[in-house]
Amino acid sequence: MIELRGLTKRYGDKTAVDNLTFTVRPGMVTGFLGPNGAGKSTTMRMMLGLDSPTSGDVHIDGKRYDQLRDPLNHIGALLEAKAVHGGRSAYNHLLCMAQANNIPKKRINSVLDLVGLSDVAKKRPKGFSLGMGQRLGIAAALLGNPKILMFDEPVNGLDPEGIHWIRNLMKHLASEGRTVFVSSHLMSEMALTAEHLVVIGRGKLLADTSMADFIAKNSRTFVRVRTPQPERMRDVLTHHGVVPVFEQDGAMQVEGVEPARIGEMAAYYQVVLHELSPQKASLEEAFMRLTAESVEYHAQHQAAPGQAQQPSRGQDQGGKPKPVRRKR
Ligand SMILES: Nc1ncnc2c1ncn2[C@@H]1O[C@H](COP(=O)(O)OP(=O)(O)OP(=O)(O)O)[C@@H](O)[C@H]1O
Repeated sequence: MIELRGLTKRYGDKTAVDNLTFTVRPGMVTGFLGPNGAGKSTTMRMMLGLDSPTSGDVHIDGKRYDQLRDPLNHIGALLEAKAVHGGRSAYNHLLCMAQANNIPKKRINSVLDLVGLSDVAKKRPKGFSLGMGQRLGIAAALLGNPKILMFDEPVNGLDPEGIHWIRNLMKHLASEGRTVFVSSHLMSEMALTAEHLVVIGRGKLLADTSMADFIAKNSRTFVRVRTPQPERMRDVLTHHGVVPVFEQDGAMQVEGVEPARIGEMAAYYQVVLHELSPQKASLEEAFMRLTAESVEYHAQHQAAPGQAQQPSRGQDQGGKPKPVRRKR
């Protein structure tokens, strides 16, 4: 278990991590999500005693990192795959770590096997691909057979096979009862892996929730309606107490009404429809809405994702729609 209490880190005027309090529990993958610069890496570095907090503290199974005896037996971390000595073979790299941490030598072959690097154990990591480097980093994290594992953006830059492998590994480690804490800036990635979610923005806690709850609260459904008579269709809908929201391409988003009902209304008032499709807002959009205020650098002139536009004033006069009389 990892417990953070009021964890804060300031660099001069900049507050990178702002009074974070949350607990990472065993037996599940906890996703640590935030836009670039949110403070994820700084938080993880403080968890590992690589940076000291300005205030607050973090405990690993009840102790500060510097109070742990043989810390690799308690917590293993993949921070940056590049932090490998290029001149030593993969095996020797792990051997050095094992010797420094009182880890039995036989564990080296087990972890090399587990990450699929046995065949290249005698090779130098200098020539490894990004995926192989990540695997070696994970082997190092697993070396002490720790109960707690931490991965900082582990799928960055990997091919689909490597991504799939890491996802399954994290779930497997959690199913063994370990605490698995993994950072990402991609909600879609977390939705596939994590059971619990901690979201931060500008160093502050924005959400600490189960993934199921987050999905239930944020999976907005709506119907996309496209018609060459948008003003008329809007009148029809507002007459029935439904206010559509216009998207940038002129299509409408309609919430709370079944597509079949919208189709019937359109038919009754003889409005031509070009599209009538049920939609689900993506979790990525929900995450971006949640963190929109705390993104450090925005692209200019970009509408926020999922943000639809209201029709401009004067575009439509409103009022009650008149059904079109059918000719007999
Ligand atoms: N050593 C440092 N000195 C000054 N500012 C720092 C330092 N380390 C981090 N920061 C700042 O603290 C903030 C948080 O950075 P951090 O790297 O923890 O974010 P992050 O969520 O991991 O982002 P990314 O996904 O881009 O790695 C950023 O604004 C960063 O510029």
